[in-house]
Amino acid sequence: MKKFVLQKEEPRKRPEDYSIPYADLLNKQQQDAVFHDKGPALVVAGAGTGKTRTLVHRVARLVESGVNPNNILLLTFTRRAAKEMLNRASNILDERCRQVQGGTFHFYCSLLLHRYSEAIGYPSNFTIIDIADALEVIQFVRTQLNLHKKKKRFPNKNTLRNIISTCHNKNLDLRVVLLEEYPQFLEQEEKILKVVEGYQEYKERNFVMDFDDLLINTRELLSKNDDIRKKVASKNEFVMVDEFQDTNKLQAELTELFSSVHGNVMAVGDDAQSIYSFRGADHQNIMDFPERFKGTKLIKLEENYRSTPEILEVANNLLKQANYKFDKQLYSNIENGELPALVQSSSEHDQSRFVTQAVLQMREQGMELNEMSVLFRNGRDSFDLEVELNRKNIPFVKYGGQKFTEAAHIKDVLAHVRVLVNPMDTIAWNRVLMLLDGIGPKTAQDLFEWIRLANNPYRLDLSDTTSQSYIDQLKELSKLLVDLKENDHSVSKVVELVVGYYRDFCKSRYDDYPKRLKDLEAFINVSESFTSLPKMLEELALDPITATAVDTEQKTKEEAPLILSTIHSAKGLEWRHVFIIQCLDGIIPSAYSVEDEEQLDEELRLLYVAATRAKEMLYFSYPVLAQSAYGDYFTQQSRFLKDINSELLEEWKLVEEETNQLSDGDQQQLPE
Ligand SMILES: Nc1ncnc2c1ncn2[C@@H]1O[C@H](COP(=O)(O)OP(=O)(O)OP(=O)(O)O)[C@@H](O)[C@H]1O
Repeated sequence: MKKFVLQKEEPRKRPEDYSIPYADLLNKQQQDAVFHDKGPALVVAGAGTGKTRTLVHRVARLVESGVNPNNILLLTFTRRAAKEMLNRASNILDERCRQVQGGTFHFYCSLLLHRYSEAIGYPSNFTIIDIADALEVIQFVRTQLNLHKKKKRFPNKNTLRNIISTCHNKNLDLRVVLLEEYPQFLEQEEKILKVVEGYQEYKERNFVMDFDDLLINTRELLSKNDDIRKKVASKNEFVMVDEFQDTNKLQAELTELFSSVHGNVMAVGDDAQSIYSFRGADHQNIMDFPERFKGTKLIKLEENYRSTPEILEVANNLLKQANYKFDKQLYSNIENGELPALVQSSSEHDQSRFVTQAVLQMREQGMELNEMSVLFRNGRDSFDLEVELNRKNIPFVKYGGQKFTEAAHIKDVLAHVRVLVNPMDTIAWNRVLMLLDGIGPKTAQDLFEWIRLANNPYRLDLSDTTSQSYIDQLKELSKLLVDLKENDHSVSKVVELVVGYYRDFCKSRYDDYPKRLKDLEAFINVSESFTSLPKMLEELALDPITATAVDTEQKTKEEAPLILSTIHSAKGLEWRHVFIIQCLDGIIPSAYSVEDEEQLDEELRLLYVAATRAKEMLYFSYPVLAQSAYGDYFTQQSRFLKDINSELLEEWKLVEEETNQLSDGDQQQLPE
């Protein structure tokens, strides 16, 4: 026999071994991260220093070096972020990058749970409930336990949900959470515990999980089933987690479980941009990373490639005010620009006129609308501006605020789909049944008891608890559900048939039904993109569509719209010009945070995140007069702006056009 000696293939290690010119595209530290090989690594980086760019190139580099894209897991804060990163990676390398597993922790956990649910006693068709549903269940449990009419102060359903969620996300006992955050309810600990247990039982009995359960049950699944953990973690040859500063303790534990076979985990984050502590996020997670993952390589990115030095100076100056100090001083080699503007207007409406006119001016000078954004602390802070933009026919989209799928009429339609997928979903059945005249909570409950035991839960017309007053309506409902269950309709056909059935309910329940019916038509269109009902429910629960994204769909085809966004939803994004409106004390920082140093710091970081979105020009604006039900009152500029070194900002004064003759050259004029 003849021997042929196969040469060992040298792994490609250096940038020049690859097809993508990494050395030209990335600085030294970014390359260190991209070419980091095995073992844990932590990339700590400031705003605009290229974290996203680094992750995108790392995905491409791993795929290029022969790693099976299916064996790479990229966890991001939103699904949109994962999709965008994988798109970019496939643009710089090739289509293989699209096969990388990418999404949020919740999304990935939901995927694993659907696959292995039986190991934790759930069927694979469990449904995911959103916050509104969770509140309904908590209220139900509270009522069942007769705790709803207590004379003594007892937490309301929102507080109860927050308490439960804090216990889970921060991994704390009920007593500790009560002691630290709700001492006024300590006396009621036993009763609160009963609600917690009742809520848990309810979810298990009805095969539903809330968002926290997705993470908790995955931890249970993987920590109690070693075979499954090994299987999952063996597949995850490389794990990357973006925005690590906004993960909670549970997510840090999950990261460890997901990467427990190969140990190749890279976390990327910026402690100065941690803005989600209200969801249990813990910026300490970054500091603890090297502790959790022994042998961590630390990589720091400090050069900012986004903003002019003037914008960065202001951002650095903001951070200096933090009680908890960050050792960050970002620098940039970008050409100098204008000083960020501090724009004072006489009223909120004048502020809206200013933003609208400044946007129009920039558009006339050739800037696309979607290269500009308006950011604000709360969804409602842009209401006045939205009216003004509509008046001037400026198309816009709004990120953050109420979600389309949270609107009552969309939830009604989705409830019908949910009972088709999971006939044990009581919350959805309640919604479906209580639409019918004459059916209240008690009858709905009785009917559900019948459904639970019935051979065919959709033949409600056969139930023995029916009364003449609603039997005809039950027959109608049965006819619809049996048809949907027995026929193999496409997803959009199912939605269309449910909407057809629901139309009359919508008309009789809501005065503004024309707008709602239009939404429902839009929803039928949206549903066309889904291949199965369970998939649609899962995707909509984990990645809700924003209301205005649907409203403005038509307009966006004509011209890419201006972006309006809450600061929380602006994370990771950038624009040439950024307007931050309503920079007022009581708004940012919010009135609720001023008593608490830690919360105040988080508000400051929020303003920092907003400011560091700007590439060329940044405007902070605030009105001096605000309106309330009791009349106009004088406002206070945000304390964070007052403390910025005044030389770093240029004050802008708005004057009306008529006063033209009196104005000096530096004043900005507002035409009517
Ligand atoms: N080495 C580089 N050379 C040129 N441009 C770069 C480089 N690194 C990053 N950039 C550019 O700088 C900008 C900011 O990068 P990126 O969005 O990746 O930063 P980030 O750290 O994720 O920001 P943030 O956390 O503030 O959202 C982008 O426009 C990016 O293309």
